[in-house]
Amino acid sequence: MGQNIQIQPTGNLTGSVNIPGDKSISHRSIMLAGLANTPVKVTNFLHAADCWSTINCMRALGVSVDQDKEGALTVTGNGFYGLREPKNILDAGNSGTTIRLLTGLLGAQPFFSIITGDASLRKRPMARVITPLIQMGLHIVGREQSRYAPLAIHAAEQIRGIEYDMPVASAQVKSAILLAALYASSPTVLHETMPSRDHTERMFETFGIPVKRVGNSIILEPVKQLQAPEHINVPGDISSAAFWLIAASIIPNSQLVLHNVGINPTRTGILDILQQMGADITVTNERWSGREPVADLVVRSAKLKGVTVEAEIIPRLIDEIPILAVAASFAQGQTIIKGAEELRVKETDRLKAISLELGKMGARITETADGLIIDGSQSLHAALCHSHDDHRMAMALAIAGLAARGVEIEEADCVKISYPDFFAVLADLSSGLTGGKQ
Ligand SMILES: O=C(O)C1=C[C@@H](OP(=O)(O)O)[C@@H](O)[C@H](O)C1
Ligand SMILES: C=C(OP(=O)(O)O)C(=O)O
Repeated sequence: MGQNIQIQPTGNLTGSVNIPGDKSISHRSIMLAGLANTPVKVTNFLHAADCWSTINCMRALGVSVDQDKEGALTVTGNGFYGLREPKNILDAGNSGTTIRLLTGLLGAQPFFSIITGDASLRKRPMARVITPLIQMGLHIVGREQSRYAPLAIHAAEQIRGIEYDMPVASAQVKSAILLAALYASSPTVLHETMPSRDHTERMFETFGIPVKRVGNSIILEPVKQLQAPEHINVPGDISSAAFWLIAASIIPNSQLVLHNVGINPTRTGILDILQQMGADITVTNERWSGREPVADLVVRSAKLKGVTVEAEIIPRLIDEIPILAVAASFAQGQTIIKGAEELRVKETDRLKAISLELGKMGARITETADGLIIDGSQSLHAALCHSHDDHRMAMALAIAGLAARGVEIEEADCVKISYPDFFAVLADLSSGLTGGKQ
């Protein structure tokens, strides 16, 4: 049984927050560094349960990962062909990114492996990765006609590059194919309908792997080795920053400085939508962390107004919709979110969970097949809500309660999946202290 958390309403939020490392980039840093033959130091790594699932899987494949007192990691692999057959079933825990990306990587190895995850992960669709990987010659089978994990993977005789039209905008599917494609005998060409986050492509370039991008297409030639960097510094996660962007926007007289936020354009849909809603956000001190752009964000409270969020922008803010629904509940007028059916296959059915749980606080939210219609400007009341064991739901509900009349959240410890310090930072900020120790 998880833990309940009580959130009290708060006055204004002021101070600054060091945003913890990006989850997507943290996963990829361990996977790529684990294929190198020189050690790679990874700083500002996200020490959260999902990223530790990736570390544990990579360790089981023979990669050594050491942590120093400051939390910096040193990853020492055995080279591009150096992964070893795991002696037991690999456990991806709650992490879709871990299981999907590793399925591509494992399928390209000359050994047998099985990968699975927790009850939520075992309900999430896996055919989307298995279908293109099988076309490449990989041998992967799963439960219920290869729709779900556990997945069993054995050595391929030959790995062919493919030309593939991506049916869903998914960085996880794209990345699984690209990881397998590194080991193929011919180039791979992927066509995306809408660009998904490109951290894999940028991380490949950091490891000396050329990636050609033409419009929404990606062309990758197979390689034989990597040229590993000595050091990767992971930028802060804009998906974690989003909770503070919205908290400070909707709680009057607030001002927060969010330090070290990744502003990769494939991730900044939330900034674009908040700006359309009338938010007061300034992007300052723009710089680079390796191949990823970062900045500090200054957010002040503002009167938000409802907007229509079209399908085209969804991949750029896919994980921010639960907290965006909170912003919309406090905004003037109606917000319509379209083309977000992917939310139904995340840690929980997020469209259903948002309308049900924010509804318990008095929000007027209608679930549609592919989105939400949110009538803003209601005064939300206190309620007992459930996280549905979904980290982003727990954090969104906490911000709703903070801005309204309080909330009690059941099974709130799932924030450990992506932001273990979330409640500590929230407590610091609401008592006037600066948050963000990681
Ligand atoms: O590649 C990644 O790191 C991720 C891609 C997205 O999932 P999909 O690829 O399923 O859209 C996102 O929701 C997830 O949190 C992380
Ligand atoms: C969907 C998420 O992650 P994953 O797919 O890696 O479980 C998320 O972090 O919101």
